[in-house]
Amino acid sequence: MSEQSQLIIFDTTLRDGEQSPGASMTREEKVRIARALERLRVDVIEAGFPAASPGDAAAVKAVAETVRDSTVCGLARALEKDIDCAGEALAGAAAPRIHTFLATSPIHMEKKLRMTPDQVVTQAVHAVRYARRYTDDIEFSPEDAGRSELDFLCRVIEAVIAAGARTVNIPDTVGYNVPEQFGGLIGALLERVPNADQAVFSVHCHNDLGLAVANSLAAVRAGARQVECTINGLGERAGNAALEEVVMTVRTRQDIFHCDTRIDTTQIVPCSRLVAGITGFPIQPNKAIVGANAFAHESGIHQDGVLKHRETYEIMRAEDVGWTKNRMVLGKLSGRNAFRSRLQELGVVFASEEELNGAFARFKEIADKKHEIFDEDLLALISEATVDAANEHVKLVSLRVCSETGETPVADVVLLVDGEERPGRADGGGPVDATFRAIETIVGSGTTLRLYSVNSITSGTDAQGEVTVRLERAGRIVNGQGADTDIVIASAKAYINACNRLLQPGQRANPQTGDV
Ligand SMILES: CC(=O)SCCNC(=O)CCNC(=O)[C@H](O)C(C)(C)COP(=O)(O)OP(=O)(O)OC[C@H]1O[C@@H](n2cnc3c(N)ncnc32)[C@H](O)[C@@H]1OP(=O)(O)O
Ligand SMILES: CC(C)C(=O)C(=O)O
Ligand SMILES: [Mg+2]
Repeated sequence: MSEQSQLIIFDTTLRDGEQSPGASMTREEKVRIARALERLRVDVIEAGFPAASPGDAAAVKAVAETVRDSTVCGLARALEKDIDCAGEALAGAAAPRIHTFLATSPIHMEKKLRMTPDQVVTQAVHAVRYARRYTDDIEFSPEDAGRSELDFLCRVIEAVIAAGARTVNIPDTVGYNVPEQFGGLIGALLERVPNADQAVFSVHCHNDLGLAVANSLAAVRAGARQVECTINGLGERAGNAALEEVVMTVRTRQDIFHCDTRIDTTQIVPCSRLVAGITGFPIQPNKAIVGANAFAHESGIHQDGVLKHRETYEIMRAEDVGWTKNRMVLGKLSGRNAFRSRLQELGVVFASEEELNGAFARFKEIADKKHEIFDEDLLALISEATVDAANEHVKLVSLRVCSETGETPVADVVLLVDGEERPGRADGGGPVDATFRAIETIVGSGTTLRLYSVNSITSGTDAQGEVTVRLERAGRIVNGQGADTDIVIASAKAYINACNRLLQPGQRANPQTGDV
């Protein structure tokens, strides 16, 4: 692929994705996702905003020291102190990039930054020059470019390129643009900025009007060579452009886009599952590419067509994006090798034998309760077995719930709290409510339940239920997940998982979206 025909994929799941309220990740979770992104072969991984907190700086550092085949990027305001934080966090990266930004729209300059346009140009140029002490790979974003005045935008961009920015990223920060307009903006910038040929033009679109992917693709048609996107379209407010949709559109419609990416598309579904599991943002069944129904056919005429000739109703092959078929059936008689190999195919690589053994023990427990273990079950148990295992202060020992018609449900729970067994009992509006109250009699977290969702991981009455709870305490939001064939037990595990996260103040990477 020539440089011109390669579309650079810049993944910001770990930075903008983490800005979704409730999607905050620990350092270990960021490293796991970064490894999956590296296997996906994304060109650039934006790992976080190091100046945001010591936790996020540590997470960016850990990602920088782990990833070898992708560029690792850190975001920084156009301030020396933010750039220093990013530069230090990225010191161990094989290929570090500093991404600095400053808003250029009249509303942001006047009302938020309280700066004049001249001051903005000066500060943007200074930030780019200053960042070059750490790396030559500097990206600059004129924030809210989608609502900026074209002449001023051209002026800022020309100045930052002259100062050494190698990538200029045009964000539609508030998702206000429509495709024709946004493509037109990119075309105009490429034509009017005199030194445009000395930088890669990139786009970063938000989905407030559901147009993030369409706007990004319109920009590619107009000459943008990098797209910033996130797995499952995660991101601030309504999210960012979904990586899987951008990548599969350019791959499927090369007749239109005349470019391609380096992405190993078979890693898309495993990566999507991993991000959904860690963040607790489930994937809607009808989501393009990665939704459970994306390649499912139920109506007779479609089934008939697909059986006769697949392309009658399918424009992509499910296996090309990582959906697997004809796989080995895993059950209670399966061994460690089949387990490890199936997980490898799903993109999960164990860091140690100990991690493998923990997950395998949990697999056997589920296999005793369930006839067939599906990929989704495996991914759920991996999230459970590896996430925060070292930091579990509270563990579920036993749970008994009495629920009968006309009676108030009562839950008896025993928890292991820092090594000591403690019982709790409560009644409630339903079995789950009683269980949560019983847990609260022991942990006394004083939180408010903000979200409770149950998903059946696979079909059938012996399917595992995957529960996500979101708890809030004094402005801090955390997610917890739990999976079990019994949904009340899954709910208890999810609640306890969230409590464990609340109990570790220093753990979360991003204080804006999670713990302090
Ligand atoms: C469009 C985007 O996605 S931008 C990225 C958004 N992500 C985040 O904000 C997450 C991380 N943020 C944080 O942790 C915090 O906001 C911090 C650490 C960056 C700053 O915290 P604080 O110092 O307490 O400032 P606070 O958040 O209250 O306000 C932001 C300040 O940065 C200024 N600012 C905003 N953008 C920029 C910029 N690109 N360059 C320089 N200054 C900026 C604001 O004008 C404001 O300045 P003021 O305090 O003089 O009014
Ligand atoms: C920091 C920038 C690129 C951003 O996230 C936005 O403008 O949406
Ligand atoms: Mg953004």
